[in-house]
Amino acid sequence: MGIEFRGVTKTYPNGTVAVDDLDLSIEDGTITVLVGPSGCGKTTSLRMINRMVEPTSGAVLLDGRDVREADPAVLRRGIGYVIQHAGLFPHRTVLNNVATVPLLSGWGRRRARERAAELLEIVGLPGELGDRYPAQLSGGQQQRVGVARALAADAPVLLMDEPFSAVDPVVRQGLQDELLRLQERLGKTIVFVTHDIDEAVRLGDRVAVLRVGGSLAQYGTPADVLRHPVDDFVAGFVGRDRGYRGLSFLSAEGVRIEDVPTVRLGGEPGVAPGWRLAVNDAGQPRGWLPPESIVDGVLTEDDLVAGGSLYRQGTAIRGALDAALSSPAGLGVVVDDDGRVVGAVTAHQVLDAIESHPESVGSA
Ligand SMILES: Nc1ncnc2c1ncn2[C@@H]1O[C@H](COP(=O)(O)OP(=O)(O)OP(=O)(O)O)[C@@H](O)[C@H]1O
Repeated sequence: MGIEFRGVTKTYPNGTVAVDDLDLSIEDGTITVLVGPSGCGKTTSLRMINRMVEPTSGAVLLDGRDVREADPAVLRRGIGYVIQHAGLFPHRTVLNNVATVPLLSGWGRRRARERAAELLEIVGLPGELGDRYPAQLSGGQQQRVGVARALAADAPVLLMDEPFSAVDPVVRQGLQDELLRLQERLGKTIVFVTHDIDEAVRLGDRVAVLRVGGSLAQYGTPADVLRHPVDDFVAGFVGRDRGYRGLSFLSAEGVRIEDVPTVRLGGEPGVAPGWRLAVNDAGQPRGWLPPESIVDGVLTEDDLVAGGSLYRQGTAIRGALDAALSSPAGLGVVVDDDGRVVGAVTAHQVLDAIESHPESVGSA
């Protein structure tokens, strides 16, 4: 279900222009991220979709129809909404929190609870958490419940307002992965608000950068916005390391993968002048054996130096560069989908490949 902002302006009664003449076309089945500094009108824009805020002028169309034609309560029941801190009802169990919308939509109690249990599983929460109260869950678990609740109505549209900003970076990345995985399966129209450009480029099929005063600075794919910022504001907002971020969208196809000398854990490695990669019986990397190491007996993990990050073949070139730069041997380990060693790349090889596509990386 597509969403369209047509010349939408919102002026609050105190005179603040939160959104200024916004034209934006959000495609059906995609994740569109509204990103920008604090106060640029992201939340206001989002809330005009489900009529929690009414535009001063212009119109918001949902599936081609002006949202003002719909009864607000009915409209909101058909649009999932997730906010920061999950916004759960503290005195209802997790299961009942998720079952709320189906119950409101007239489902029977039993069916609503069954659906809720299924949704907890979909967002990766163990079923036994269903009987707990929100305060008895971690921040990340609460956010997952918030997502499950928003999915409960099976609405085609999901609005998410900074849903992951209250959790630490590691949990946040897990939640982002989970959302992308869910979206592959669900194909909803998701509008996602964040002030974090990394989150925006990670999640968005399209990214809309807003500036304070509520006007649209740029709208495009993440790669577009990183590689070709339209002006100094966008360039400043996406940051000085945007060239590096842009590598997330460049394929590593052109990078030559070299053979890497390996030794097997549990084997007798002998002595060699260069770094060797230790692998287990499945051929997966376990660490590096430094040059000239003398191993007493068979090779164990205690003899090894921990390796850098791994580069999975076929993914973006940024991972290949990370792997090469973080490797103690200066060799980025390339693995296949099963985590088995395919070979190695050096940072030089990766940079050579990048230089043959300078336009893809953008000017620094
Ligand atoms: N109810 C209101 N009355 C008056 N001004 C408001 C109201 N709600 C928001 N504003 C103002 O409108 C502007 C846009 O606010 P909005 O919350 O949409 O921005 P935002 O980009 O989501 O910000 P943040 O990232 O800080 O949440 C801000 O200047 C804000 O102070």
